[in-house]
Amino acid sequence: MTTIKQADLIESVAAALQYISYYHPADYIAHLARAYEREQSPAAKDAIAQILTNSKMSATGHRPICQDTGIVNVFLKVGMDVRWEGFTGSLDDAINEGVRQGYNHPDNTLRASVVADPQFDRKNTKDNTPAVIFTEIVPGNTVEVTVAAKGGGSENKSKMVMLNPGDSVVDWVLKTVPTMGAGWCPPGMLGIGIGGTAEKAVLMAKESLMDDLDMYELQAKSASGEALTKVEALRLELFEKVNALGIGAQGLGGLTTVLDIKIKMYPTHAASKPVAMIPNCAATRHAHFVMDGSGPVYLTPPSLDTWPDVDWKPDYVKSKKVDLNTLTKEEVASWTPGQTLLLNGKMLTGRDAAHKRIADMLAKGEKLPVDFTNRVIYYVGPVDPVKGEAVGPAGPTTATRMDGFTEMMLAQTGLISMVGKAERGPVAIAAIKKHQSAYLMAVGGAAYLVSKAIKHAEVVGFADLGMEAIYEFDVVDMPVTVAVDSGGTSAHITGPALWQERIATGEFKNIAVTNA
Ligand SMILES: O=C(O)C[C@H](O)C(=O)O
Repeated sequence: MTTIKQADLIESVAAALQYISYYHPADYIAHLARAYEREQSPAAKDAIAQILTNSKMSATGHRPICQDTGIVNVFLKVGMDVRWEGFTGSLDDAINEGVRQGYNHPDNTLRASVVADPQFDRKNTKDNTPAVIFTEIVPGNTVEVTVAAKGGGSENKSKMVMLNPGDSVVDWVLKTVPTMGAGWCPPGMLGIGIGGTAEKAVLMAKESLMDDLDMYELQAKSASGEALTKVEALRLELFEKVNALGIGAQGLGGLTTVLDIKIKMYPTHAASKPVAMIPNCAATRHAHFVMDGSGPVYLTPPSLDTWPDVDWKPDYVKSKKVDLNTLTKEEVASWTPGQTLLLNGKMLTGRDAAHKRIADMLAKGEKLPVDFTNRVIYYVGPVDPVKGEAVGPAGPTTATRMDGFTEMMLAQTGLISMVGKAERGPVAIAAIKKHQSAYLMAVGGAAYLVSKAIKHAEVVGFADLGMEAIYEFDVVDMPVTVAVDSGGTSAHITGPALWQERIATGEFKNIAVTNA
C-alpha cells in the first residue's frame, strides 16, 4: 500500500504546470526542427523560425511559450493499492490547489484565462481553476498524472461527428481540416478518437494528444518495408493527406500543417461510428509523472541541445519599418499581401470582451475610454509582467473571433488597422476592403519573442477585464505580415491554394532532412 500525501500532490501538479509553461516537449521540438529544415514556403519557414526561437527563449527565460497559458486538463490513473493522507478536501480540490499555486508562482506568473458562469457573467476565476479532471482507477500502487495546459485557440477548433459505419474517416478529416482555418496555430498535432460513444470519442481524441510525437519513426518504419498496423497505416495516410492540403504554418501556405496524427479507438455500437478530432497548437504543453509515495515529483529540464540552431531576428532588408505614431490611412492602403512589416510606436490592444463592451457602449451612445482615431489595434490578452518586464508574453489571439465587430470598429471608432492571428472571414474582409484598411498577422506561438518588442505597456481602458483590458503598447520592430490588404486579398486564401497546387506536382517529395 502506497501513501500519497496531499501536499506532495499539490506541489507536483504546481511544479509540472510551471515546467510545461516554458518547456516544449523534446519530441515536439525535434519534429518542428525537421519541418523547419524541410519547409520551402518563405512565409511558413519564417513563422516556424519564430516559434523555434521563441521556444528556446522560453526554456532559458522560464517564461511562458504562449500568452494563452491554457486551461488545465488532468488525467489521473490511480492505483487501487493507494491510500491518501492529509487531504482536507477531495482529490479534485487538491489538484485545483496545485493549479492555483502553479499559475500564481511569483517568478513566472501565468495568465488567468478561465471564466466561470460561461453563458452569463463569464467572470475570470483569477487563478485558472478549476481544471478539467478525469480519474481512472487501475491496478497498482502508484498515481500516474498527466497534466496539459490546453490553449483556447486550438480547443475552439475541436470537431465531432457521428459517421455512418461505412463512412470514411479520411474523407471526413480532409473535408473538416480546411474549415478549421489557422486559429489552432499549425503546425501542431491532430488527435482523433474513433468509436465508443459521442463523449468517449472526444475524450479519446484529447487523450491521444498526450502521447509523444513519433511520426518520423513511423515514416522510417514504413520506408524500411516493415509492416504497419492498421492504425499506423491510417495515421500515415492522414499525415500525408493533411499536409498535402498546403495549409502550412500559421495557415500561410506551406509543406507542414501537422507534425503528427494520433488515433485512439474503442469498441462502438453496430449502428455508429463516432469520430472526434482535436488539434493541439504550436504551444503543445503536457507532462506525465508517476507518484510512488516517495514525495513530490519534479520533472528533469531538457538539455538546451534539444533546440536547433535557429535564431530569428528582424530582417531590416526584407521588412518595411512602420511608424505607428504617424501612420495614415493612405499608408495602410499601400501595404500588399504577404509583405512583412516591423511595427514601431504606440498601438492599442483589445480582444473579445473589450470588443463586446465597445459595441454595447457605442449602441448606447456612450464615450469610449480611448480614442481609436488613426490607431492600430492588437488582438491580445497578455501575461502579467514579472521582474522588470514591460509585459509578459503577448502573442496574438485569433482574429476571426473579432470578425463580427470589424465593420463597427472601422466605421465608428476611427481605427485604421488590426493585428491578430489566423484568417479573417468574409464579413471582416468585406469591411477591410470597404474602409481601405488592412489586417496584419503576428505569429501565434511566438508570444515571448513578441513581448520583447514591447517596451512599455499600460492599461488605458476597461481595467476590470484583466488580461482582456485595453492596453497601450509601445513597440520596437514588432514583426507582422500583411494578411489581408486594402483590396481584400487574403494571404490565408492565396497561400494554401498555391502550396496545395505545388505539393500536388510532387516537386517536394524527396527533400532530404539532415536534422534527423
Ligand atoms: O487566448 C489567447 O490568448 C489566444 C487563444 O488561445 C487563441 O489562440 O485565440
